[in-house]
Amino acid sequence: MQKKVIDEAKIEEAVHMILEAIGEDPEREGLQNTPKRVARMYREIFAGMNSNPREFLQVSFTEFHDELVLVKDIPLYSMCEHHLLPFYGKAHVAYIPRGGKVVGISKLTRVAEAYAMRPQLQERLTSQIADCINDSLKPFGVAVVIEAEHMCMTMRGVRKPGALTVTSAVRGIFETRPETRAEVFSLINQKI
Ligand SMILES: Nc1nc2c(ncn2[C@@H]2O[C@H](COP(=O)(O)OP(=O)(O)OP(=O)(O)O)[C@@H](O)[C@H]2O)c(=O)[nH]1
Ligand SMILES: [Zn+2]
Repeated sequence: MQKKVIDEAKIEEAVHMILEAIGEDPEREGLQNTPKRVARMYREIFAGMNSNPREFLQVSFTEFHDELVLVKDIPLYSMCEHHLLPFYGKAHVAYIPRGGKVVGISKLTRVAEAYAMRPQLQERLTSQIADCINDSLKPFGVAVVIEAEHMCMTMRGVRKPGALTVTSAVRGIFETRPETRAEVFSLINQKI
């Protein structure tokens, strides 16, 4: 995969212009380093631009567990691509391994994070995680649920703090067998 270079100098220039455009003085003491800081911050929060999440799933081990694996309540931060404001919440990632192809559970959270650290839509983020696991591991099924609050609906626009958007993407047996889907959704909702 070709690396996409994050051009910090360009971000600095753009932030300087935004500060001017809102009527601020970018040279005043408190703002002098702001363009640099924002550029560094964007490099950090958009680190997913430079990752290939499929690579995290290359390392699998053979463990004959062909039943549900669910990692739930994974904290997730992303940036809404419409407003470049954060949306954040929890992801729940489940799969049923096939043929003993099992991955380290941390890899599932790495996949979710890599897709989250890009300008995103919650629906696309949810499907990308599901498709990545489905294509790489060819499991019996994958289910991904994300619940998130969007700052663009909280601090501006409709101003509805607390509104949670829930998205799901199911593949394989979770799509074809309602009982299996119901089981995973109930485990996700269950407070342990
Ligand atoms: N489906 C979806 N919509 C999103 C997501 N993040 C933000 N949005 C919505 O994207 C829409 C953009 O709508 P526009 O009318 O172009 O922008 P806007 O005038 O700023 O919209 P308002 O937020 O309603 O003020 C808004 O309804 C947002 O709530 C997301 O992850 N998925
Ligand atoms: Zn938004």
